[in-house]
Amino acid sequence: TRSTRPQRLLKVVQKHATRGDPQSVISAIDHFCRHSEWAMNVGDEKGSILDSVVSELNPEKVLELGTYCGYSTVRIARLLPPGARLITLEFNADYAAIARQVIAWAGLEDKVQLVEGASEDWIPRMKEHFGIETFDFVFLDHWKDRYLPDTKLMEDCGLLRKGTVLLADNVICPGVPDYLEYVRNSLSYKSYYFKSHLEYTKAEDGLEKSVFLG
Ligand SMILES: O=C(NCCCCc1cc2cnccc2s1)c1cc(-c2ccc(F)cc2)cc(O)c1O
Ligand SMILES: [Mg+2]
Repeated sequence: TRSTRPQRLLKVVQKHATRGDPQSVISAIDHFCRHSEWAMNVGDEKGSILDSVVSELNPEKVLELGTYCGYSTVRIARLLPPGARLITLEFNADYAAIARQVIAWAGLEDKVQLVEGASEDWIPRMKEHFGIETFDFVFLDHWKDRYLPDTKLMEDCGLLRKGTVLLADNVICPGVPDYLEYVRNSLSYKSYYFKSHLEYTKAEDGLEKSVFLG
């Protein structure tokens, strides 16, 4: 039967990227998705904004909601200091299997823990299962109708501390209106919108950076 898009993306990485070279993995995926087959990676334009937020923060404990093929996982993990850890949640087992191989090809498996399952099931178990106190940085890129409930869940589980940065993808396209309204009006967040474009297209999209004030 026909291969899946993530399988074709992995083949492109294994053919065109150099083992242990995260930048070549990122470039191979971006080239393929821009010139051959669109895929829902954060992409190069929003990815550069993601890079600048991560580089400025230098986080030790990172949570990513929504791994897909591991593109943003590689973008984030390549910038983390030694000893820093990234936990990434993926709901779809087929996507997770591809992402593990992409992350390994980039040589970043020691910094990344990929967990399969739903965010609402795993967020309440972060402390006891992973020995996590609080996260320094959270990248939201999963089901758009889970951004708000999962943010409230992270607050309730004590996973956010004064200064924790949430960065949300797709706040315009597909859009997360309830989440935006919350972080922009809550006295517990200072929020900022980075205007950009939907990956590999001319459509507007953007990232919302929200600092938890405690
Ligand atoms: O749906 C998107 N991402 C979510 C899929 C991940 C599902 C998961 C649920 C879940 C639950 N718990 C734990 C882990 C996870 S992972 C998405 C979609 C578009 C898009 C698609 C068509 C279009 F025309 C315009 C934009 C662009 C994007 O950048 C996206 O990120
Ligand atoms: Mg996205």
